[in-house]
Amino acid sequence: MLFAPPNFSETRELFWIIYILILIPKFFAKVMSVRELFPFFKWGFNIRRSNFLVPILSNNVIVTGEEAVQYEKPLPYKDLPPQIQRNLEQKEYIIQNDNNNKNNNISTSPNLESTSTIPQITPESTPTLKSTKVPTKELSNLEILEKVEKGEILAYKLESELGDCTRAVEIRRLLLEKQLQKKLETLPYQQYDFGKVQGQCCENVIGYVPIPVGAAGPILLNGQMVTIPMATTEGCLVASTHRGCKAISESGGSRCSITSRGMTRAPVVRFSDIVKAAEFVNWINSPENYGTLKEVFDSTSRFARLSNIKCTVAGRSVYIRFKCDTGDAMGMNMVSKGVEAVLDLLKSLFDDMALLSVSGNMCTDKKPSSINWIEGRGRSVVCEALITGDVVQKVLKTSVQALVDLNIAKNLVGSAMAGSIGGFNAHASNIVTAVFLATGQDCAQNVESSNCITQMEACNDGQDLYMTVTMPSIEVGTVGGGTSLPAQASCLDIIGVRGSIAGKPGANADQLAKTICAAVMAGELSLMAALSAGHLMKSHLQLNRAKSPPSTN
Ligand SMILES: CC(C)(COP(=O)([O-])OP(=O)([O-])OC[C@H]1O[C@@H](n2cnc3c(N)ncnc32)[C@H](O)[C@@H]1OP(=O)([O-])[O-])[C@@H](O)C(=O)NCCC(=O)NCCSC(=O)C[C@@](C)(O)CC(=O)[O-]
Ligand SMILES: NC(=O)C1=CN([C@@H]2O[C@H](COP(=O)(O)OP(=O)(O)OC[C@H]3O[C@@H](n4cnc5c(N)ncnc54)[C@H](OP(=O)(O)O)[C@@H]3O)[C@@H](O)[C@H]2O)C=CC1
Repeated sequence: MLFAPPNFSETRELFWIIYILILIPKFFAKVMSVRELFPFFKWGFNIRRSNFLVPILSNNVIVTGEEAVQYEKPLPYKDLPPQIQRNLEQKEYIIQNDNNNKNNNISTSPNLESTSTIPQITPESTPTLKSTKVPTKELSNLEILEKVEKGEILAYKLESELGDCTRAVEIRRLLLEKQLQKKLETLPYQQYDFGKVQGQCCENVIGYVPIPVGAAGPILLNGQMVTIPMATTEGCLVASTHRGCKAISESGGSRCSITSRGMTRAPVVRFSDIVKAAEFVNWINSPENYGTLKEVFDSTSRFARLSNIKCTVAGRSVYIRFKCDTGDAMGMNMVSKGVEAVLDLLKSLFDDMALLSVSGNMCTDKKPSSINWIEGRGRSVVCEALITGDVVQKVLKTSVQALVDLNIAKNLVGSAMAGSIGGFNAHASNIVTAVFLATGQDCAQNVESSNCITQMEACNDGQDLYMTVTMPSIEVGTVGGGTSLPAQASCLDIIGVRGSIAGKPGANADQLAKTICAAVMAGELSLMAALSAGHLMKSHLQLNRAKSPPSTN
């Protein structure tokens, strides 16, 4: 068999004639090897490839020479390693998608990653699916996407199916982009450890929203300088808090104390009549029985410690408000876990008791209510400072008397006239929410955590300003929830309260609550000064409505 190419053009025709004459009998005798077709591929196509009928024995397909040259996928996907299959499919998909986009007039960013393009799966473009026995993680993204669309894989279970949180996010984004017919170009997802989110902070993850974080302060708080990280998109807020910190610190600093602590959960139970309900309340109120319930409750956690149970009756229903210390955790899971254990015991003791819900809204979690304002929830904190008259004038651009008058008219009388509950302040929620966002707190609890009364008095013959901020229900933790996410943990580090201190459970969460209260005082002072001096709108137009914001790329 000849395998060398003819060296001279005059012998070329002779070479091909001899070659074909030898090949034909071998082909019919079925003794021909694929390697014997080598001259066809190597040199034959260069001569007259479009005219050949080339039997390609591998892959069991027959194509013309023309098709053989154009055929870019030498093997079907199923015979290739999974990673190579995926790459090929992505490549094919981008080509397909680009064509579709051109047809549909949808612009495609050249910088986009393959996973950011809108899937356009059609029967023609869909590669052959492999056998269902192949583990999901070995399928390509597009194959998995197709399975999700068919309901064979649940979109929210992608993380556990794949064992790869980032890939799960990528596939979910493909799905959403296809549904919306929009690319999620500016919703980032890369360089994020979604493993820390899984089972802890969020489900159906498609990315993350970056929020700018500013640093206010430091503020002198109980003799210590503390910097306050604030995540916000409201221009002017950090500047204002920063100014308040400066005014407080230059005047000698602030003092802050915790007056009560305890997270609450109030299940609602119902009895057949009011007599049974009353018997139940009397049983709970007996100190001996309370001891038994406390033992059960406390056994559910190393840190949660029951401190109080208060029953409220409404007809034959009873709302049992449990209050407990939760160490450095905000404590909603902890308290609910302890309450469930106690309810199990109560159900076994009171046949007639029907549990309607583990939360009966007298807790009260994430809703405005008087009970948190009056009884407290989480940490009850109070903060004071004496602002010297010269600082009021120099830093805050106002006078002591103007601040005192405005505080009465706005924060006390104005809020009373509005029928406010816990809203006797100017903007406590601004600071609470910004610090909550920065430090991984449960932001919905800004509702009750922003309960605040701001009081101002002139002192030292009207020269200086004495100010207090009272916040009865700041709900914060330095462990659990979103506090372990890297960026949020880093903000806790700025305050110096990340995690917990060995042997001192609750100390870090106490310090975080105090820091928030002091920061609220700074914000109150600065905003009240701006309002009394008529500077609010001017400052917001400067810092909240920049004409041409500088962009960084
Ligand atoms: C904006 C200021 C602070 C200017 O205040 P200023 O006194 O005109 O500015 P200044 O240039 O003289 O600076 C004084 C200090 O303010 C700080 N400061 C000044 N500028 C910056 C800046 N760019 N970035 C960071 N810090 C800044 C900084 O500490 C500075 O001192 P320095 O460090 O220079 O020695 C002031 O006008 C102010 O506090 N305005 C009030 C804004 C505010 O509190 N907004 C909150 C949101 S309002 C709202 O959402 C709720 C509302 C209003 O509806 C509630 C209600 O019903 O009352
Ligand atoms: N379940 C509900 O009804 C609600 C839940 N939430 C959510 O609950 C989460 C917060 O619940 P939370 O109970 O605070 O947190 P976790 O559910 O994370 O519980 C705290 C965990 O940290 C452990 N721990 C370690 N060190 C400490 C320490 N020093 N102090 C306290 N605990 C420590 C606790 O141990 P141990 O196991 O021994 O107790 C516990 O396992 C948030 O994600 C929030 O959004 C919000 C509102 C309602």
